[in-house]
Amino acid sequence: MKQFKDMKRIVIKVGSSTLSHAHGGLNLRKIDQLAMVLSDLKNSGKEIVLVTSGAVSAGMAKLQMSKRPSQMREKQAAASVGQCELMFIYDKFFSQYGSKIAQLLLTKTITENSILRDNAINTLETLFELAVIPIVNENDSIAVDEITYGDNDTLSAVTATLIHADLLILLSDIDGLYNDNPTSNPHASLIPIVTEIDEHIFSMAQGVGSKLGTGGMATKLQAAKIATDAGIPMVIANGENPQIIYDILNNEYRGTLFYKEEHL
Ligand SMILES: Nc1ncnc2c1ncn2[C@@H]1O[C@H](COP(=O)(O)OP(=O)(O)O)[C@@H](O)[C@H]1O
Ligand SMILES: N[C@@H](CCC(=O)OP(=O)(O)O)C(=O)O
Repeated sequence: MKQFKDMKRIVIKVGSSTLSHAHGGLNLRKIDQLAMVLSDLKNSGKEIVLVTSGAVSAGMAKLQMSKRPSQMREKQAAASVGQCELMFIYDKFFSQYGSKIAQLLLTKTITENSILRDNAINTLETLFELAVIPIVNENDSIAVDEITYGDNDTLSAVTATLIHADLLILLSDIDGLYNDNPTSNPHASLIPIVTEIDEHIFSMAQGVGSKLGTGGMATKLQAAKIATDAGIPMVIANGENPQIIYDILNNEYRGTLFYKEEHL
């Protein structure tokens, strides 16, 4: 495996709980810091893709919905309002740091339909050539069960495999994978490295810890499986301070690294 600092193509996924305040509303300071770090890495010659969550929670905040909508059509309406808000804020902050961004809203059809997949790949590759930072989310407003991944952890791993990324980083509201859910078990301990994602590892993962997240640790392990099966190492770390991305690239971070020994 290459040193992280020498890796060029990096996919970074940020969860809703990291991008929003606990009671909803975008965490502008964190989005500003994220835009600064990603712009700086792009300026240093790296190819960055941001996979963002937060459309539903941003939409809920803007529409003053106090709890997550139970009906699919309300959730989809919230996502379409929130996606617009999210991109507006990203564009403001990324522009401030001299970066150009692009929006890609994907659905699961890219895994099944080779024409759509090739087009998604061509768009991403062309955006890299143009030094643009692609920002990816699921197309929540039209996605129904059959065509949805349902969580951005999986979407980020699929995106990483499409473009043969060197590294996938998931920034969450937790430091990494623990041997039990730390939200309910204060004695749970962090697992720094996982080289085999087996039943034992899957049994440690439970659901979401906040009212904003989707999938919890289970979907992050699915993402780790997809990425590492494709030879891409994946890191889960805490997105509280987006500057942690620098620490990850310097191999000086607290988190969980997933990789396959055969890809060393
Ligand atoms: N074994 C585990 N180790 C760490 N976190 C876990 C585990 N099992 C469940 N979780 C929960 O997963 C949450 C992170 O997932 P999620 O809420 O979907 O966040 P995000 O919005 O970042 O995707 C943690 O806050 C924690 O409550
Ligand atoms: N596509 C959805 C996010 C789905 C999702 O996986 O959320 P999260 O667990 O916060 O990464 C949205 O933008 O609200």
